[in-house]
Amino acid sequence: MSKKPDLSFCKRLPKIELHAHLTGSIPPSVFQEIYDQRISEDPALIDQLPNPAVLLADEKAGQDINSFFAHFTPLYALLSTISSLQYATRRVLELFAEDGVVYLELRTTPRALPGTTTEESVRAVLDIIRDWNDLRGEEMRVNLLLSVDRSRHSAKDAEDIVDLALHLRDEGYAVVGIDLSGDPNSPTSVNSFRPAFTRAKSSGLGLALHFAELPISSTRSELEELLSWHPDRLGHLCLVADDLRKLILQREIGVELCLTCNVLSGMLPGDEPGFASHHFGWWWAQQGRVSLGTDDAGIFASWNSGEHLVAAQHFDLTTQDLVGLSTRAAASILGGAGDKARLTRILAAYGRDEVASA
Ligand SMILES: CNc1ncnc2c1ncn2[C@@H]1O[C@H](COP(=O)(O)O)[C@@H](O)[C@H]1O
Repeated sequence: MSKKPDLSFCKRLPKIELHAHLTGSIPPSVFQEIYDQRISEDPALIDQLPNPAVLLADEKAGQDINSFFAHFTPLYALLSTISSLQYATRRVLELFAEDGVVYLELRTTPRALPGTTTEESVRAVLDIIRDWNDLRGEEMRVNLLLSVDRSRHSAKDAEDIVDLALHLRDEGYAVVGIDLSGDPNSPTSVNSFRPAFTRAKSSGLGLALHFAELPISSTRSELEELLSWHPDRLGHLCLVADDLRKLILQREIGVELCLTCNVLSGMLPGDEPGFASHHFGWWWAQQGRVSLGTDDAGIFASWNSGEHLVAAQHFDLTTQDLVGLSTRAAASILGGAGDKARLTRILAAYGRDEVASA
């Protein structure tokens, strides 16, 4: 059982992905399919849509944190119809399932497409998720978080997003939480979002917040403000002082770590930042509620199994450790009791089978 994990083990391992942004999870090949389809339906679009063969020709396109946020603008142009958005969503779900993810919390920023309302486009994504859960929910169960973009949304927009999330959840859609993301270089203080996020929390939605991504968004006052919202989970945590780390551990807040994203985008501090010095090592050693997320698998070309392999290689984890990592991740899902019971069942069965075959 306690062997060195290889990629095949990491793919087989029942994995829990809690930090995946929809648009950034779409690989270049899927953008190309969407582009080709749209051009074949309407050749005039050739003058309007960016061609992924050019836009994404450099495999590092968008990876640097300085160009990262602007990279989404042309991608949104390719996803400007309900059918392209739905096709991309379905393909992303298929790719996570092929990678051995058994529980996925996807997140996306509500936005109106030309000729549709914001609500219609969010429903379009949720319809794909509902169909998926109906047909393939035993293989991989999917829930959605709606994202508030700190650089583009106002306090009123955030309230509207919370209203939308509550309204869709109450209709039976798989909406489980609200995410705070977007470009942290924005001059907006996060404090203005407090009423929306605390209302979401008191209405039963989970909160997952991007936390201490860059020096500008790692001030003591911002981090204390975010912690005062009682988040369920925090993402990235690249620059967190020791006392706040301890508080996060004490409060058993889930920690979503995205190794490849942090390394390739240049988000980590230090002279020679790399996988081996990633703060995953600290959270793992402290028995924190850690999960490994991809952030944007389409941009960083690393899926959830790859993140597990990288963690195993750089932090000397065994196969048994990785089963333990899935168990720790399961503790901080925002899904309901049924989702938790299913994961407990899957991980127990997997642990037994691995012992039997060792
Ligand atoms: C370092 N990683 C990150 N930090 C902060 N925000 C991120 C992010 N990666 C993605 N996003 C957020 O997700 C949006 C695209 O997906 P959706 O249109 O929502 O599906 C980006 O515009 C950004 O706001």
